[in-house]
Amino acid sequence: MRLLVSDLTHRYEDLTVLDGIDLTLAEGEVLAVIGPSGCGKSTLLGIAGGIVAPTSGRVSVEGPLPDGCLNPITFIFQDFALLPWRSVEDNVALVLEHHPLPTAERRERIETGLRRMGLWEFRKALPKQLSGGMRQRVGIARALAVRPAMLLLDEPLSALDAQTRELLMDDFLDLWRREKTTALYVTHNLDEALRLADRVVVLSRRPGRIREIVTVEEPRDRRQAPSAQAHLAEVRERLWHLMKAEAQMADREIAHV
Ligand SMILES: Nc1ncnc2c1ncn2[C@@H]1O[C@H](COP(=O)(O)OP(=O)(O)OP(=O)(O)O)[C@@H](O)[C@H]1O
Repeated sequence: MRLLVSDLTHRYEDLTVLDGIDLTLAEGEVLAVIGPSGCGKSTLLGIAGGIVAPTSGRVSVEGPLPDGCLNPITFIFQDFALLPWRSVEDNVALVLEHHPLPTAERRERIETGLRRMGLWEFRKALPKQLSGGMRQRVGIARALAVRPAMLLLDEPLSALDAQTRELLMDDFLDLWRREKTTALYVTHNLDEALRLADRVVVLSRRPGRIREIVTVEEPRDRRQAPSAQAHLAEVRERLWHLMKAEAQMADREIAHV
């Protein structure tokens, strides 16, 4: 599925948070969005997912849906958004509850998602019994159960420690190797953007405008190879330069109250 954003502006009362955003997300592309705190990244994601109505501009999606797609656009959140009183499998089942599916298919979707994320043997556990990494894997299994055409990820790894983040990045790589799901990935972390994204959008400080869109030329699967490091270091330097300038300016601004 493709996402087309044109001349998008968003205001919360008198606070303009996004201004003149034009963006195209190609089918199967992973686009990371970075920028200083408060520049409107989550708002952009909310607008793309249809949960925030933009003040002006156009957002549309195009293209075929995967077989068995129940919900074309699906979110994965930083805080996992699991129901604490439901078991792992019941948390995944939640997103299927309002769809009239045969029982066998419902079970198959839950099992496939849980096995994919290595959670099958933990299906009866409650979220509180799991590590942060495992909880986020439940969040991913739940997102996959609806066979989405597009994933909207809001800092999905930022609540996790560095080692767990590495493991989850491998899970995402595996996901995009197999499914090629289009994704918009908001992060503060340059390493995540460099590891996972095809292109990286750098937003300015608020109101968020597109400063630059940087392409990571190296294919995702080759980014750990020694031969990729020079290119990745160059892209990282470029992104850091852009981010630093915006973050410094944002830091010097008087807080909006
Ligand atoms: N529902 C809302 N009503 C009013 N103001 C809001 C609302 N949601 C967000 N804001 C404000 O809009 C601005 C942009 O918020 P948003 O969460 O989109 O930014 P962000 O770039 O994702 O921030 P962060 O990097 O800190 O997560 C912030 O100043 C925030 O306080």
